[in-house]
Amino acid sequence: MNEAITRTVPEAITLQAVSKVYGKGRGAVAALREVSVGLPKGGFTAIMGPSGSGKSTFLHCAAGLDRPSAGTVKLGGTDLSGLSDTKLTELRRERAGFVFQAFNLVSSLTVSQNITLPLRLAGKRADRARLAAVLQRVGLTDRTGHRPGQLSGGQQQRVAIARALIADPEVIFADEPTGALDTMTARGVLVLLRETVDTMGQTIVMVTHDPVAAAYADTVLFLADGRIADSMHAPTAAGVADRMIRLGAWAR
Ligand SMILES: Nc1ncnc2c1ncn2[C@@H]1O[C@H](COP(=O)(O)OP(=O)(O)OP(=O)(O)O)[C@@H](O)[C@H]1O
Repeated sequence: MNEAITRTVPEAITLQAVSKVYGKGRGAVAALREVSVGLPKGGFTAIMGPSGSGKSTFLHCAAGLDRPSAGTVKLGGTDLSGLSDTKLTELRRERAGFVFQAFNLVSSLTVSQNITLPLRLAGKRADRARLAAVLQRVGLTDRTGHRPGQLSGGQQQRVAIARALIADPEVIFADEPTGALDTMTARGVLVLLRETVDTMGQTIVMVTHDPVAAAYADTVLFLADGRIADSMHAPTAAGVADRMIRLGAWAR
C-alpha cells in the first residue's frame, strides 16, 4: 500500500517497500512488511497499533537505528541504506533527535550538560544563545545546574526534549515519551511537543499506545501485523480508540 499522507509538502522521511525480518528459517518474524509511506516535514505523526504490530521496528528503521531487510529509507532525501555504520551514526547525531520513555539522561551530568551532550559528542561547542533558547522553550531555565535525580519525571522528559532540540534536528523520534508519566505531567509534555511543531516547524514521529497522546498529532498511522492498516488525519482520542478497538488492539 502506498500510504502517502500528502504530496504537497516535502517529506522528512520516506519509506519505500520497507520490510524487516528478525531471525532466520522457521523462527523468522516479519516485523514490517513492505511499508511505503512519506512523513511530511513540519508534521507530527503518531504511530499506533496492537502490541507486536511493528511500531518500534518502524521507528528504529525510520531513524536509522536499525537497518531494514529490504526497501529504502530516506531522511530528507538521503538514502540511509547506502551509508556505512559510521556515517549512519553521524547522520543520526546531526540530523535526528531522540526522546525515549525512560528519559535516558546521564545521572552524573547537570541539566545543561545533558542537553549539550550530543553536540559535545559530535565535537561541537554548544552555542550559549541556543542553549538558553532551548531551556526557555522547555521551561527549565531555573534548573540548569540540577542533576536528573533532583528533577520530577516530567522535568526529566523536558531535559530529554531539550537535548533532542539542541542540534535543530530534521526529525525528532519519540518512543512512548509519556509512557512513564502520570496523566497531567504527560499532558504538559505533549503540549510541549505540539508547540515545537506549531512554533518551530519541528517534525515529530511518535510511537504511543495512548489514544490521548496520539490525538496531539496531525496524523495517526495504524500498524497491524507489520503493515499500515489505516491512517487518520486530525485525530481525536475517541476516534483513535475506536480505530484501535476495530484493529483488535484491546480485544484480548
Ligand atoms: N530483536 C528482535 N528479535 C526478534 N524478534 C523481534 C525483535 N524485535 C522485535 N521483534 C518481533 O517483531 C515484531 C514487532 O515488534 P515491535 O517491537 O516492532 O512491535 P511493537 O508494535 O512496537 O510492540 P509493543 O507495542 O509491544 O512494544 C514482534 O513480533 C516482535 O516479537
